Amino acid sequence: MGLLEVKHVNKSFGGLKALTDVNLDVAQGSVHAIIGPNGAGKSTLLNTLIAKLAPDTGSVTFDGRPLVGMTPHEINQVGVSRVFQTPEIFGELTLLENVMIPAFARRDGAFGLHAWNQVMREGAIREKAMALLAELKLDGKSHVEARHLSRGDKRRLELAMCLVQEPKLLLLDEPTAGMSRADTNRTIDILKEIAGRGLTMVVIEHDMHVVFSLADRISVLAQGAIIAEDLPENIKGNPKVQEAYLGGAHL
Ligand SMILES: Nc1ncnc2c1ncn2[C@@H]1O[C@H](COP(=O)(O)OP(=O)(O)OP(=O)(O)O)[C@@H](O)[C@H]1O
Repeated sequence: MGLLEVKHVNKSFGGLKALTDVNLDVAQGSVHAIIGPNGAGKSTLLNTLIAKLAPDTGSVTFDGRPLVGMTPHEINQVGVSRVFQTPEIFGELTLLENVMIPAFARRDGAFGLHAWNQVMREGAIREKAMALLAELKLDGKSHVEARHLSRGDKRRLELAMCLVQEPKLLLLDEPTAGMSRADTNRTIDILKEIAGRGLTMVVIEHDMHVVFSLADRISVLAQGAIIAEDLPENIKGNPKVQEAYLGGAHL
């Protein structure tokens, strides 16, 4: 049984069928990429995984628990973290503070601003946050306000904010979107290292260099349906995928 299982999910917006009988089985410890052309339904599928959207029919199960009906906060508490396309960080706070907040929220179940002074006195959480910043090569900037970071650094900060919660599943929505090639390659290396330690990941990504560098398995969505699910080397040569995804061009 997969850590994350999507079974027969359907979702329509008015007359438009955005997802048709979607199935996904994400094995523990794997990196599973979801690819597909614009409008294929990738974001819709991701949103059903984090309960931002309720499927019309079908089920989403994580670690044996149904996710449909949970609040996004509850989903986070059971071990699912996600990195957004647009980094959601606190620009006026330092990097260290940004990483300490989710660590505190994870441990105590919630975070209120009244608890701020308490957060900063938490030695263990501070150490953990610093260790993660070091891992993401951001420790030299731990006392810089997050708004001053480059786009690539902001995305890595957000990754640190997810990882500090020690999730069982990390959802990455175009983790390298808008990055330079050098930044993209640094991010790939970091994600590879994290994946190498056994963290399960679901990655939605347009950049094929990123997909083929990271993924253990790939599911291809086209017009709301999964048209292929296979090892990366088999996806590359799949004529159905080439046809749907790139209009017949080679991946
Ligand atoms: N809230 C919504 N209301 C109506 N239609 C929607 C809504 N969200 C998505 N859609 C439609 O559902 C289809 C799938 O969209 P979705 O954003 O999931 O695709 P995508 O694969 O993520 O595309 P992209 O790669 O461009 O982000 C599209 O036709 C889109 O216009």
